[in-house]
Amino acid sequence: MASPSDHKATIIDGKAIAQTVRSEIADEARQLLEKYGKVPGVAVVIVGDRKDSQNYKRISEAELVSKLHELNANPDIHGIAVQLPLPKHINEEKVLSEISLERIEPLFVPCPQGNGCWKLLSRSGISIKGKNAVVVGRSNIVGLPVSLLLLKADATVTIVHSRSGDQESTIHGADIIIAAAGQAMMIKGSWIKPGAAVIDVGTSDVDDPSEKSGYRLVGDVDFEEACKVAGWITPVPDGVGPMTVTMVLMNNLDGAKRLLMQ
Ligand SMILES: NC(=O)C1=CN([C@@H]2O[C@H](COP(=O)(O)OP(=O)(O)OC[C@H]3O[C@@H](n4cnc5c(N)ncnc54)[C@H](OP(=O)(O)O)[C@@H]3O)[C@@H](O)[C@H]2O)C=CC1
Ligand SMILES: Nc1nc(=O)c2c([nH]1)NC[C@@H]1CN(c3ccc(C(=O)N[C@@H](CCC(=O)O)C(=O)O)cc3)C=[N+]21
Repeated sequence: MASPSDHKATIIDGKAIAQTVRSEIADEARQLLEKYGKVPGVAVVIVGDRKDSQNYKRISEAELVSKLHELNANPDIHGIAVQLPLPKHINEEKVLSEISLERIEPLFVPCPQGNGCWKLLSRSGISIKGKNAVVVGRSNIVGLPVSLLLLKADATVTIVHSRSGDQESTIHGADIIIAAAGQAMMIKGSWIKPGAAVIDVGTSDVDDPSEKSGYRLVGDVDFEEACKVAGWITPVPDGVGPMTVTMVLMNNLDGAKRLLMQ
């Protein structure tokens, strides 16, 4: 029998799964073009640059709102995604409420981050029904919607957040772990139940002088350690990220179809 240290988790190739889904989306977009002469258009609104916040022109809340109104009125835009978090001087809730309801869909209904996680599980043949799922994080864009999606898929869901006591033992009870805390490599191999499915949503930059850029992207899970214990795991990069972007495109396609067929 193989010793535990020989174990290697199945790597869920988010990039490959995303590519398959993207080609399905492209086919549908071509059909829309033939039928209506239009392709789905999505606007991604990014305010500032978190890496170098000194260098961007400071945009006021009013300027951002007027930009969103412009996009709401643009007939070629079927979805608007505002990257969060916004700078502190801008009220997030107020700004998001200014996006027209039909157009906010690609980002929030149904949640691309959650849907991406769900699709990665289902396309990897991992069943959710009756499983213990632990979601780490409770934000409006990831933790909370992912939890609801898993609940709808009949998992028993526990949410771990920054005030939770004994995170390690709660996480150790999980058959499915969705890590979305934004804390570089906080989940260690020993926290993972052998055979569990690990979906790592977190993306943090950590300094790495051996990289050309000087940094590298890591998830919330200690990938090396986790590979020795988990049954399945998504890497960072090439795991959840490409799927999130794909789900934004898919939701936008659905939104475009609805708007064009009206
Ligand atoms: N790959 C992808 O496609 C995507 C990646 N992301 C990434 O996912 C991460 C999370 O994003 P987002 O939800 O927007 O982030 P937020 O900062 O809005 O939320 C983080 C959540 O994690 C919780 N948390 C923070 N630290 C800990 C800790 N030590 N233990 C347990 N829980 C903790 C917070 O708890 P509390 O509520 O108590 O503060 C909060 O609920 C980020 O790294 C982000 O970049 C996000 C979207 C898509
Ligand atoms: N309203 C909102 N929705 C979001 O979904 C949202 C957000 N705000 N704010 C920022 C975070 C972060 N996030 C990522 C999406 C894709 C990758 C991604 O595709 N990453 C590539 C690697 C990219 C690289 O190498 O730099 C990968 O994982 O393979 C990463 C991070 C979405 N977020």
